[in-house]
Amino acid sequence: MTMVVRAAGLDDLPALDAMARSTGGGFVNLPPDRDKLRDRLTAAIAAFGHEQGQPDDDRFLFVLEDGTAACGTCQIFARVGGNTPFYSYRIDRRSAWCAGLARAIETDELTVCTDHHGCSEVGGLFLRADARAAGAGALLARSRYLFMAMHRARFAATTIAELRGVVDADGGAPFWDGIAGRFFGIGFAEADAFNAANGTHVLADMMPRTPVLLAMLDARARDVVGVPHPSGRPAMRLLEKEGFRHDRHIDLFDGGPTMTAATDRIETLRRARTASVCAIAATGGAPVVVASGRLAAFRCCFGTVAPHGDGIAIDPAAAAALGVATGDILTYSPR
Ligand SMILES: CC(C)(COP(=O)(O)OP(=O)(O)OC[C@H]1O[C@@H](n2cnc3c(N)ncnc32)[C@H](O)[C@@H]1OP(=O)(O)O)[C@@H](O)C(=O)NCCC(=O)NCCSC(=O)CCC(=O)O
Repeated sequence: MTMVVRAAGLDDLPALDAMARSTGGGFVNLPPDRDKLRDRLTAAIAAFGHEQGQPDDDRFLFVLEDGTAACGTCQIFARVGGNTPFYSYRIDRRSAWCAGLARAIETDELTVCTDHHGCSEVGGLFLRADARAAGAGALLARSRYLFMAMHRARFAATTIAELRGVVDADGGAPFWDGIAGRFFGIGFAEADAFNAANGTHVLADMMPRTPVLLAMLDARARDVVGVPHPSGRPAMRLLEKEGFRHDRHIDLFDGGPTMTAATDRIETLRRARTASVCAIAATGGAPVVVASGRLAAFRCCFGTVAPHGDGIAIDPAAAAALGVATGDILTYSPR
């Protein structure tokens, strides 16, 4: 059965709920709470229903299915920070030459900022454990960049992704303990639950605005600045392959890296081509990630295409998975 990524609907709630409960917590975009997930699905259905062409507060939610229930999911936020500030720590380096010591003095400072206000964001990437390591994670992740290519006016000039920072086996986070925990007087697990219920901006609004010198942090906190949680390494690798880079911004609470890319430079999007289906037949052509349909009708899978007539030929399995016929328009990018 060909795996397909498609727009999520309310029927996906039980499968999403099961996935959210298996994450082990800490996934802000996939809360293990059926009511919140229903709200997210409702918001996504509304976003897929909007025809307007500007970046907006739309949150698109997709699922991957392998013929039965959904076994993976991912999201795109058209714009972050719409009606609440979107905070990060920016790492600023100051350097000075000290002639007396004949050496450069360098200090790194963390400053609370809203530099990424208005960017698009990809997130909520999750694949059921039994479906991992078979390319499905890449299909999920990359389907979003084809969706963005197909609805380009809906997205901003810069796209970000936030990776979870280092969290101990007991639910504590060394970065939280080193800074925010000292002010709020609660542990990271409690803060995480508070953020899930109230949004991260509530605590972020109360973070001290004085720059924090990295050299003043204890080593446990300093060592995890910009370091992803070990389980986030495959997601980080997928982002790096698309050209995302860690650009000096980290999460206020767990110190995890924020990755950024110029939207038009995201590899899958940059290399995307559009053509009409002229034949459905064994192509012997190039392996691609290929998508069809606008908004709620979006579908995406792996397949092969080859030039044919005024357009392309696509292999029958991919054509069936996408539900396309000759004359339909496809967007595809090299696999
Ligand atoms: C993220 C996914 C969906 C990725 O799926 P898979 O694990 O099947 O992917 P994969 O094909 O096995 O691996 C993807 C790439 O990472 C490489 N890779 C695997 N393990 C690695 C490791 N420990 N260190 C470095 N690279 C590693 C693989 O070789 C491959 O690269 P090559 O192709 O070069 O060989 C999954 O791991 C998952 O559900 N993880 C748990 C949830 C999670 O952490 N989600 C990310 C949250 S962060 C988020 O959502 C924002 C980011 C985003 O939305 O994109």
